Amino acid sequence: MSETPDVSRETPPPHAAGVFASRLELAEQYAELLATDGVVRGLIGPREVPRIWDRHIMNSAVVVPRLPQDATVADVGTGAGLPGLVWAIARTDIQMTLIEPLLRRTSFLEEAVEKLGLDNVEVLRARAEEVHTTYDVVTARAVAGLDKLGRWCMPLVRPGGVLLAMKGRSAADEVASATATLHRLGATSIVVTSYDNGDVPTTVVEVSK
Ligand SMILES: C[S@@+](CC[C@H](N)C(=O)[O-])C[C@H]1O[C@@H](n2cnc3c(N)ncnc32)[C@H](O)[C@@H]1O
Repeated sequence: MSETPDVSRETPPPHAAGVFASRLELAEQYAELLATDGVVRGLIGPREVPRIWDRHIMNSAVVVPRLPQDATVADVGTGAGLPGLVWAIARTDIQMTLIEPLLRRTSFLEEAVEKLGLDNVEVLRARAEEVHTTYDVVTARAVAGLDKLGRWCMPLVRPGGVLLAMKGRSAADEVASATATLHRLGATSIVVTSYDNGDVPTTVVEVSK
């Protein structure tokens, strides 16, 4: 018997075609990798399998239209590739660096990049604090509170660039307690945007530098 429960897989929601266009099939392959290898290797809980599209892929994808053309992007604490792999599948013009310290996760990511044939993705096994490159856009989803995240991520944002922190309902409280730290780290503006994308509302904290 397979270790992966063969529970009902979601099919992509209708608006996924608008996000992924001709690369929808690649996004489906990634969803399948998450539901199989990702579960077997403990990167994603089995209970997440029926909601990979809504809760993870489309939740990550809300930011795709906001990414500047040809941007260099770093996803700090990417885990199984969220949101970084979703963005790199949807946008071939961006150059994505997936930053993740755990070997088990970087091995999954390297294999996923190869299986999906993505040539715009680099996997970097490191903690954010050890990275000394700067990027146009830095993102992180479900990694740390905004205060700590700011200390890890703002040094990686180039002047004129932006940190896009993907948050849940706690965003406003986190902004209130991290504002002073973010300004000390070079923030010039902090904008909070909420997206009501069905099941899982997403709030993005956009910190410009
Ligand atoms: C809860 S997971 C979130 C994974 C993914 N972003 C998501 O939304 O599913 C947090 C990830 O942050 C990584 N992480 C923790 N501390 C980190 C650090 N200092 N620098 C980079 N990544 C870190 C962990 O290894 C883990 O993969």
